[in-house]
Formats: sequence, C-alpha cells, structure tokens
Amino acid sequence: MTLQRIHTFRSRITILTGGLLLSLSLVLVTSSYYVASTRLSNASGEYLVGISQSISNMLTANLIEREREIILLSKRLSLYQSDNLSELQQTIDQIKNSYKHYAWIGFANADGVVLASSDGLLKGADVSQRPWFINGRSGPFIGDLHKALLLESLLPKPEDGSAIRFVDFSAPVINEDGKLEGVVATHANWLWAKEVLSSSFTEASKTKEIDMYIVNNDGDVLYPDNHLGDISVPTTLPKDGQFESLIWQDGKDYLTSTAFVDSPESTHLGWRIVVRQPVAIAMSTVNELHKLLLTLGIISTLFCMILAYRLAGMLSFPLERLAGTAKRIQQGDKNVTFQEDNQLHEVTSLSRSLQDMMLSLLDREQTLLQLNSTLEAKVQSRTAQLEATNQSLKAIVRQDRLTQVYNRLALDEELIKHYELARESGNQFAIIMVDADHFKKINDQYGHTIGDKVLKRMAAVLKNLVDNSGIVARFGGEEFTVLLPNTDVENAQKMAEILREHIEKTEMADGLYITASFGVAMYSADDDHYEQVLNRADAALYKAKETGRNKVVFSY
Ligand SMILES: Nc1nc2c(ncn2[C@@H]2O[C@H](COP(=O)(O)OP(=O)(O)OP(=O)(O)O)[C@@H](O)[C@H]2O)c(=O)[nH]1
Repeated sequence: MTLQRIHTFRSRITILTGGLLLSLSLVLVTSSYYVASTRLSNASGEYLVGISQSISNMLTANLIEREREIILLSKRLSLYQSDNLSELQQTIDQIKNSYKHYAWIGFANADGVVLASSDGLLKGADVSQRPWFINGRSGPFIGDLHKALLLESLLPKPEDGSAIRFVDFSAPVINEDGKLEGVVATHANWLWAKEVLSSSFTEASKTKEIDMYIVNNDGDVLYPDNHLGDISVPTTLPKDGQFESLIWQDGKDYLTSTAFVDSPESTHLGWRIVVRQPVAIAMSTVNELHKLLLTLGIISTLFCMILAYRLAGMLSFPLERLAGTAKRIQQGDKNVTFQEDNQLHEVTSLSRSLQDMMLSLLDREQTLLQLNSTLEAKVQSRTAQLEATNQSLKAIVRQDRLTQVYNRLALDEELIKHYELARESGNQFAIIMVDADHFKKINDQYGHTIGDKVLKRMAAVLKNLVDNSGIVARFGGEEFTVLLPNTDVENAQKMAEILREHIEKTEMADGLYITASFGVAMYSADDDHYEQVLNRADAALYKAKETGRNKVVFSY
C-alpha cells in the first residue's frame, strides 16, 4: 500500500478499526488467559490436593487398622498364658492368612525371645534389640519403613527383585498384675502401601503425568521404590492440604501438593504424601485455550477489518464521487453535476453546496467573459480610434496647411525612403523643383489672399498631374518639389514639361495666369545623400530662373 493510499478515508477507518479490535482482542485474550490460567491452576492444584489427601486417608486408615489389630491381639492374655501357646500360634496364623501383606506375626517374651510366630519363622530368635521390641514394651508402636534383616533370607523374594521392606506394628502384652509378658508384633510388607498408591493411579493421572511420592520425616522418598536414592523432593514443601508451583531437582516447574499421613496416636511417623504435576501439562488446556482465543481474535479482527473496509467504502464512495466530479469540472467539463446521496445527509448537504458553488462560479465566469469581451471590443474600438487619430495626426503633421500637399517634413521622410530603396535596388528616382515666377509681384499686385489662392491652385495642378506616379510637396514659400520614383531622365523631363505647360495654361485666379520654372535632377549611385539630388535640382531651377524662367532645366 502506497503512502497516498494510506491517507485515504477508507484506509484510515480500516486500520483504526483493525487496531482497536486487535487491541481489544489482545486485552480479552490476555485477561481471559489470566482468569482461565488462575482458575485452571487452582483446579489442578485442588485436584492434586484431593489425590494427596485421598492417599493419605487410605494410608492412615490402613495404619490404624493394622495398629488396632495388633492392640487387640495384645489384649488377648489367655493366648499368652497357656503352656504350649498353641492357641496363640493358631490365632497368629489366622491373622496372617486374613491379610496378605502381613509378612510376619510373632510374639517375643519379656526377654526378647520369639516364642510363637507365623510359619515358625524366627522362633527362638533373640529380637530384644529390634526397635519394634524395644519400643513395643512400653506401648503400641509403629516403626518407620525398614529393610528386612532377620527375615530377609527366610521370606520369598519380591517379583520385581526389590528388597523386602517392612513397617512394624507392635504392642506390649501386660498381664493382670501389670507385668510385661512380652511384645506381640506384625511386619507389614511395604507392598500394601504400593497397592494403595497403585489404586490411586488412574489412567487420567498417567496421561496428566501426575507423580505420587511418600516421604518420611527426614525427607527420604519411601515410595516409589524405583526412585529411591535418585530423586529428592524440594526441601520446602507446601503446607498440609495446600499446593504450590515448585522447581524440583530436574529444574522443571511442578504443581506440588502435600498431605500428612495421620499416624495413630501412639506413634508419630511424619509421613507425607507428595503429588506433583508438570505446570506445562497442568496449563496445557489453558495454552490451547489461549491459542484458540488468539486465533479467533485474529480471525474476527480480520473479518471486522474487511467489514470496516466495505463500510468505509460505502461512506467514502459519495465523497470520492464528489471529488471525481470536482476534478472533471477543474479539467473544464462544465456539463457535470454533483450527484446527491440520499442516504447520507451530510454528503447530500455538501453535494448541494458544491453544486451551488459551481453554478455561482460558472455564472461569475460567464459575467467575466462577457465583461472581458465588452472590454476587448472597447479596447479594439479605442485602438482603432487612436490609430485613426494617429493617422489623421500623422497626415496633418505631414501636410502643408495652405496647399494640402506634403510639407517639408513629409518630403524629407519620402526622400530618405526612396533614397534607401534606390541604393538597395538601383531603381532611380527624379526630383523636380518648381518655383512660381515673379510671385512677389502677384502678392504686391493682388494681395496675399490672391497669392495664397494661386499657390493652392498651383499645388492642385501639380497634384492632379503627378497623381499616383509620385508625390508633390511644398518646399517652402512659392516653391514646390515633385518626387518621381522608379523613373528615368526622359520620363522626368517629360513630366516637368507637362507640369510647366499646365501651370502656364491654368487660370490661377480670376483672369490671372502665372508661369513657373523647373529644375530636374536624377538620383545617382554616386550620391552620398539625398540632399545632393535636391541640390542639383535646385541648381537646375536656379539656372532656369537665370535663363529666362518658364522653362525646364535638367541637371546632368
Ligand atoms: N501670398 C503669399 N505669398 C508668399 C507666400 N510665401 C512667400 N510669398 C511671397 O513670395 C514672394 C517671393 O518672391 P521672390 O523670392 O523675390 O521671388 P519672385 O518674386 O517669385 O521672383 P523669381 O522667383 O525670381 O521669379 C515673396 O514676395 C513672398 O512674400 C505665401 O504663403 N503667400
């Protein structure tokens, strides 16, 4: 997307909507993840607590049951007071057969000598130094888990090859006199604890990677046997019935719960059930939920962005159409109109305003064009008038006021022009100087008014005869000059003679006739200035005057 496209109404709404929804989704996903993970963590922890307490309860019940059994056995004094102890032997055998995890049941006298025992094992042996005997003399006793010593070689090996281990239960046999008759004891095979824990292992527990441990007061792991020695529980464990997230010795984070195994009142074993589950497994559901929510958030954001893009398009389309119309008008198309949008009031209002503005501008443009054309016509008219005035002024400036022929100024301009032309093209021109003879007498005799009339008449004769073949100018006073372009000596002489004749024959005023003298000169390529031609014509005129007047003299 180019920078220009980003700065469109549509793109901005889309990006804004996407950003808001993405932010909202992230907030929702994060908060829901937090709530779900907290709840799931609590639920998982409570689940582990439930397992640990359940196992604890089962073990406690079992310990109490075993202790109760040994206490009951110790109370049956008659069994210990018969001579051959046969009834005791029978009872021991019955009890052993009633509970499969009893590995050994026996009775030792006050000196610690075994007098009766299951299967006769250790009969006659001295057990006075065994903890169960020492502690059992003073009251009911439960011994911590230990390996079989004396019975190790006498009992069948466990199938898994592990060492035989017992939990001892013992109780004193006190006669009616309060004297110690001996100590009766059972060795419960540790398999019973394994059985209890195995029953707690469900398929769900296995798939959830839940591990269960029994640890004693010293923190030693009693169960499971295959982890003995290579695993240790964290030194600080959660309080009874609670759970925590703890780092174990493998460096992994585990949700961990503990439950104390309640020992019978007589003995404090201090066993604890420890149940753990990797936090990653416990939180896997939350992580899946998190991924799902994130995916849904992104999909819904994209979906909403597409919707926003379409919606923004619907909103921006009338504006884009107005912009397009405005552009067409800018390019000179005056036949377009701003279309109204019936759905959006603001756009309709804008469209009408633009239409009104356009009509107003077009109206003003039309007025301006009209004003412009009027102004142009006025300027043209004024220019024409000025040109006419100029022409008129020019003509006036170049005209002799009395005779209406060219004046000296115009004569000089014409001479310069034809002199340049002659120098460029080689075409010759002729100058005829005309001077009225004895004009002073006319003035003197008839007055200046008649003199003026004669001069006007004389100019008119010259002008009529020369016509388009040349120009006539008043040189000054009663003297005229005729300029004949593109001519030769013969034509010039001929024209001078014609002029002389007509002046002579023309009645200049009532009954008044005059003559005039003529001096003719031709342009020469040797001339450096037109005045040289004038001077030669003037000299010829002077000569005509000198030699009798009313004649044409040519300057060679
Ligand atoms: N009425 C009138 N007379 C003029 C005008 N301009 C010059 N004159 C007169 O023309 C006369 C010219 O006289 P001159 O120069 O002596 O020459 P001329 O009398 O014509 O004699 P030649 O030229 O020698 O034949 C003068 O008397 C001027 O006063 C004019 O505009 N009107």
